[in-house]
Amino acid sequence: MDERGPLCVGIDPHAALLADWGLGDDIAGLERFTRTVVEALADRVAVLKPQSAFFERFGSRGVAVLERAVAESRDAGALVVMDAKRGDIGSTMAAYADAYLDPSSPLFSDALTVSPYLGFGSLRPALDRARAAGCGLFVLALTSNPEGAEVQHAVRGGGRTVAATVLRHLAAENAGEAPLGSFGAVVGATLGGTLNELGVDLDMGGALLAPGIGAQGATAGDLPGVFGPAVGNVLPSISRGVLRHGPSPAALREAAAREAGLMAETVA
Ligand SMILES: O=C(O)c1cc(=O)[nH]c(=O)n1[C@@H]1O[C@H](COP(=O)(O)O)[C@@H](O)[C@H]1O
Repeated sequence: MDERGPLCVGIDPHAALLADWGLGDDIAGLERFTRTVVEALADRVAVLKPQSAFFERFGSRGVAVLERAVAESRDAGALVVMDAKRGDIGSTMAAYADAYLDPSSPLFSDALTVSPYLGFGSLRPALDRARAAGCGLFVLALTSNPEGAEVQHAVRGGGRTVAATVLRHLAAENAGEAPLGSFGAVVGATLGGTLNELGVDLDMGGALLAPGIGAQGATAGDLPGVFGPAVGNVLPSISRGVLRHGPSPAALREAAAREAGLMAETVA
């Protein structure tokens, strides 16, 4: 982020975007779309975040496109956050961690999005494997979608919200690491100024992945109001807001540079 600017661009090959780019909603379209984004951006944006679902829907050939995108993005110097939002228990969680956080796996990524809503402790195999491999996790805390509130804002016995509990667990995992530990949180940029009421401490020693900018309505200007003093640890994330400028690689680069500039002004 220091070298390339604080921006994560999501690789989300929606059917509607494939159509806008003049591509078929098929494996050839997926491949062309993904290669265009990687070739245009992987040598300049800090982080690329492929959304696994858009590749999985094409079966094994879609996953093969995802594997190549991860490897080529990392080779070009971008960090890759695999957005697969995995969450399960025990040995199953361990198998997910092996898929994304074991350096010998074809989908090995710099970080993985995971869901703590089977209990934070269910993430232990992923926390351990990430630590061993020198990569990280982004744990869903306060998601950008309005439906998340019924779980994440719920108040537990003792008065702490569920989201605040997740962030406290993350603070414990990051303890002693400087300047930031490997375990970040996902906190939507769409949340407005509600965080104080939820009793959450965003200063938990990890990066804050902030989706919701662009298509979901948030802007760079919203970040200081949402994140307050923690804004310097925010990694803002945009998918459609950049991708809609394709298929021209130059236009994608321009859009990413514009967004990275706006983010740098607000999160600096
Ligand atoms: O983990 C995520 O990245 C994520 C968490 C969240 O709370 N909200 C959210 O929108 N996302 C992802 O971020 C991307 C947002 O895409 P755009 O709305 O097109 O920018 C999608 O891939 C979502 O799955």
